[in-house]
Amino acid sequence: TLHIARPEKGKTLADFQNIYNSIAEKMKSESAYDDGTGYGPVLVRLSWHSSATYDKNDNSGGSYGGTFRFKKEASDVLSKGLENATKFLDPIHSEYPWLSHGDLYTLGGVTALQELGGPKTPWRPGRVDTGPETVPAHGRLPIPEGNASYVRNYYDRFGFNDQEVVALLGAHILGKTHLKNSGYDGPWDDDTNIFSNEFFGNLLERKWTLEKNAASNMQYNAKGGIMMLPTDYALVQDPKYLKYVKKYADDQDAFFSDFRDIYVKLLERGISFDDSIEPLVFKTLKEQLK
Ligand code: HEM
Ligand SMILES: Nc1c([N+](=O)[O-])cnc2ccccc12
Repeated sequence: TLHIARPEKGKTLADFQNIYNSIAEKMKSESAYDDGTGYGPVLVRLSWHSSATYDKNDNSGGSYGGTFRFKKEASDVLSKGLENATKFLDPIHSEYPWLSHGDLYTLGGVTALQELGGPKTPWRPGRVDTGPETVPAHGRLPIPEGNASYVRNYYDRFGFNDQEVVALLGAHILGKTHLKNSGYDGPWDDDTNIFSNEFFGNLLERKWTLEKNAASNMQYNAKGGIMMLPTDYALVQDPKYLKYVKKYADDQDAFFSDFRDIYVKLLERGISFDDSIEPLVFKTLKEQLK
């Protein structure tokens, strides 16, 4: 499968900054969502799920075709909860019908990440919507019950190495699990909408207890109301992953730049962009106030 980027005709940085601002303003005005967590985390999760179907073996799946817009893909039980993110973005798509869904879902994640204090993340337009016949079969998303070898094998399908996997999973400092979505529960503290390297500090510094939750799933709980999925905890059970967990716990700048790089790599995996076109870097709302 070939995915050639074709940027929307005649659109400039200013046009895409307008979309960024529409999304960011809507995030601000709907900040009460999910008990005050806001839409940022679920928008980042949607950008990940819309890219998580990628398979390096035939270059299929990934963010290019915007196929998450089809029920066939969005109905995957492992994507439960993401209907909140696509419903949030529907009016943005109506306001900018020229933007492809692949670009919309990835731009939504980049906007959310930057507005939650994350790194400046270059983004390139040009994903072209593909039809329902291109929706990959279910079964390409990861399950939360996996151990370290499961996680390593899963990301091998993207061609991501151990360092990239650990950095990428640092996104789990954002947002929450919800019993009604995934059958996992927590965390219950309030600042789950600020991007930082604390996921790694949580892993290393807390005393974790493996417990059965209200949905009879096993998860790791610590005092203070934070939790880890089995796939999160795998990062400290495996010595090769643990090395990077320690690196990122000690060095927030290294985490921010490595997360930015692998997040961009994820959102662009499988797509051929014209390298003469500069990636776009958006201003945050705060930066535009002055
Ligand atoms: C081993 C791979 C992964 C597994 C098994 C996994 C699993 C999960 C699960 C079970 C939830 C809770 C969903 C819910 O109950 O609402 C979740 C939430 C989330 N995931 Fe992941 N995830 C993985 C990788 C990633 C990656 C690579 C990213 C982004 C780069 C990401 C971003 C998020 C975010 C931001 C949330 C919070 C969403 C919210 O608050 O509504 N995850 N993940
Ligand atoms: N906030 C989170 C943490 N945490 O440590 O705050 C850990 N794992 C998570 C997994 C999915 C969603 C949110 C998580």
